[in-house]
Amino acid sequence: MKIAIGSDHAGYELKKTVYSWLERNGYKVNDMGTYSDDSVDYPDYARKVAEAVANGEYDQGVLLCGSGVGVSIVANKVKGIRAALAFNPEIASLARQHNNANVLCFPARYSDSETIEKSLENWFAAEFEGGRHQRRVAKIEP
Ligand SMILES: O=C(CO)[C@H](O)[C@H](O)[C@H](O)COP(=O)(O)O
Repeated sequence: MKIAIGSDHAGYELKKTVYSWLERNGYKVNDMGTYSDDSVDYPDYARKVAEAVANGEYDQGVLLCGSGVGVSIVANKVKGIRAALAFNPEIASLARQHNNANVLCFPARYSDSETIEKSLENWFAAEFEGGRHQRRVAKIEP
């Protein structure tokens, strides 16, 4: 499975945790930036990752910024993207089970490596439950 990841400066350090967890677990990862903790604008990176997932180049995306809110807002403006803010591992499971999220967003300034790794594990292990959730997901984008 091919995964695109991205962050702003606030998410840069924990993006390394995301990258190495994905590699260790057999995913093909493309880090679309940013590549240092110099101040940048989160929309530039969130849009790049979201568009790469929406156009089918990548199967899923992972984004980080300070609160996770900025990247979530941007990613959800891209047609076909269902981005979820995973502020704990349980929410990461639900993001797959109920929402079939294709981009997971992390609040880097309010999270840690352990939480992020467990969240990734849950998101990839969970399955979309379909049924009533399929009906609701279908209503997100007519
Ligand atoms: O977009 C955000 C808030 O929704 C992110 O948390 C950014 O990382 C944050 O705004 C960056 O803040 P900074 O003061 O420029 O480091």
